[in-house]
Amino acid sequence: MLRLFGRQTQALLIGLRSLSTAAPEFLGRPLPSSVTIVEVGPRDGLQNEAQKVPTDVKVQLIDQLTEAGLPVIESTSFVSPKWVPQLADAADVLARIQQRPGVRYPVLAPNMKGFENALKAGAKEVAIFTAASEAFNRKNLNCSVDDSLRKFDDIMAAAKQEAVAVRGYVSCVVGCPYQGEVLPADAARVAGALYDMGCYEVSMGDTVGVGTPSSVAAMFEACKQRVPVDRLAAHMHDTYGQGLANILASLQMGISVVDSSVAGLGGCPYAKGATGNVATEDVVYMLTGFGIRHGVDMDRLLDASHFICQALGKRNNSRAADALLKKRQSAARA
Ligand SMILES: CC(C)(COP(=O)([O-])OP(=O)([O-])OC[C@H]1O[C@@H](n2cnc3c(N)ncnc32)[C@H](O)[C@@H]1OP(=O)([O-])[O-])[C@@H](O)C(=O)NCCC(=O)NCCSC(=O)C[C@@](C)(O)CC(=O)[O-]
Repeated sequence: MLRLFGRQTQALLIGLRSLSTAAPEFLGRPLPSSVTIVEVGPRDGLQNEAQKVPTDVKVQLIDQLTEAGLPVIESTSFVSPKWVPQLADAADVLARIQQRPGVRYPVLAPNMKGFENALKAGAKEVAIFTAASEAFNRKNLNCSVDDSLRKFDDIMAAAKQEAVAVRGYVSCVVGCPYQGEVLPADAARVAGALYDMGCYEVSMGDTVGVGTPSSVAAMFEACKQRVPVDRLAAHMHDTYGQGLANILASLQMGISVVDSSVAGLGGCPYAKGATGNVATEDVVYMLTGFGIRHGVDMDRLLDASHFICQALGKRNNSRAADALLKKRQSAARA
């Protein structure tokens, strides 16, 4: 059954590919020929779950995402369990997943305590995070943006010594649930600060999903003045249904790293009402349509997507997964 469906998915995706030209472009503007997808579902998705998700489920999810060919899987967070109890099992998760050579499994670390715990648990890569909005940063990290940047100095120094790669996140890059509109210059200032301190990549987060292709393009235009475009990533939540459109706008701006979450899991505990990231399945479907290389096996990704929705008792927030899983069911019945 799986095989039959596999061939059908393959045929559908090959059909999509044949619609695209050799060098990916859209309306005469070039698109990147390959995109790195950073899967954030196990961290960004599960940090926001109301129910307690068993460690076994988290480990199985990450292993299935590895099987699906995701090159980067953000696996958990070494934050205070008082602030984010859902990820209190971070060390266990990291110890138990099957890490495949060549795949990266970054974890979030907000401060030295988190960094040291991550290191003890065997993390090879961490992500630090701050915001373009003062109000949001105080809720999320309990300090001002500049204080958070100062606190990262210690992490950067220790990471250099331990040869640990550090990714940076900027939240609320176009809008903030507490402050409203965020100026492109503010997002660019913080992105530049993270890049200057040594982050190998800076992921720009539309935390509450209020951005549109127009505001996202303006934000990246400003960021490109401070950070090389190949060091910027798009992290788009889908609260207002703009996630995929915002990613297309980002690709047109030259961005070639996209964060996404299997089954569109997630939200942010400090941004009430925000929904999950744009779904990985929807991103894979769109990239395939453009003929952009991504290295993800859609069939295996659907296995992971189906698994986590069943485990959480949730409907699938990916439109592509929903449609393809329905086809899978029909194929099984036929
Ligand atoms: C940064 C703090 C810790 C400051 O929180 P604080 O309360 O100001 O910290 P503190 O230094 O005063 O410590 C308070 C207690 O927490 C402990 N503690 C302190 N640090 C740690 C740690 N790392 N691991 C474990 N324990 C820790 C510390 O030991 C102490 O314990 P006590 O003495 O009371 O028993 C807190 O604000 C925190 O953990 N915040 C994390 C919030 C978070 O995880 N938010 C979600 C992730 S960001 C996000 O989702 C956005 C993103 C990245 O996806 C992009 C986007 O979409 O925008």
